[in-house]
Amino acid sequence: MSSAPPRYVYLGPEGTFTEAALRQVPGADSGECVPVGSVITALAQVRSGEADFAVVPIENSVEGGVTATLDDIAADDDLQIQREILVPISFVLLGRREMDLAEIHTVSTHTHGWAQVRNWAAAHLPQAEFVPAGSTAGAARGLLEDTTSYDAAVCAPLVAEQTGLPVLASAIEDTAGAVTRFVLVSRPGPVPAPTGSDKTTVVVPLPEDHPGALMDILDQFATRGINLSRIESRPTGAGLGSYFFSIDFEGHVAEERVKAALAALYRLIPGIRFLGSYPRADKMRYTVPAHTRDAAYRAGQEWVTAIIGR
Ligand SMILES: O=C(O)C(=O)Cc1ccccc1
Repeated sequence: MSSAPPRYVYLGPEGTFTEAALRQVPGADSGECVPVGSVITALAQVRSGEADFAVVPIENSVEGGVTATLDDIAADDDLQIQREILVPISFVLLGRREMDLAEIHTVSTHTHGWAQVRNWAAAHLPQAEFVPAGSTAGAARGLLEDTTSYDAAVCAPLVAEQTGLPVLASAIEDTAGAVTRFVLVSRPGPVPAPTGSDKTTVVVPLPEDHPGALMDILDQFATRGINLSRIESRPTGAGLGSYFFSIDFEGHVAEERVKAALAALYRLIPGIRFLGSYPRADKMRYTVPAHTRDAAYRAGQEWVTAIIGR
């Protein structure tokens, strides 16, 4: 019996940074890879079962969290992060034709792209207005259409080769070495096995009637030797003062200190959501204090069990 290949959706069109992330996912080349117009569409197709996986940007080393992704994946329990992918980001300026920078009055790109070149643009294109686009590659491909009104686009160097559009400036990013972090998202299922270099993502609603709630949340991680790698507060949309925290930390849900921290957080804030444990893309090993390693937890449990069994 043959089953259909898995379907991957990603922010297209061809040449986006999200596509570069998808190309790094093992097995994606034998799946069906379908470009869609937005992060929201990609995640909706996974929720509805139209797609098996979505690749979406979640965090940039310069610009911070991708709020469309953070808010959408936090909205319900229907999605799970399976893996993270890191993509180095460098930008070029493509023109509709060869032209001087002084001739450019309008530039289009994704808002995250613009946020990473705005100082360069202020210095080299002070006269130019920003026209937001759904993606970097989409903005560039728009230059091939007669009906497009803007003059230039900011995108990945690869798009110049794909489209033949002229490169007017290269390496225009304000911060060299920027990296965007993407996640591969599926419907909830088995958690990938621990590798010893893992991350976990949770969403914790901020209780409104709990003074010191953030301190109590952080305490659950600190006392168990768990290092956070990202924490962001986002409005729930329910009204001013209603927030949730989106948190990434080092460790896997199968590890004792992580189980203990999550169980304690659940007791404090039952609305907590688990969004996944998955291998770190950089495979970096982290140091766990000796007293919070699995062996220490087991020794502690055995000691208490022995007392009860006397
Ligand atoms: O528009 C793209 O190419 C994307 O994949 C989104 C994005 C934009 C800018 C930096 C990283 C990701």
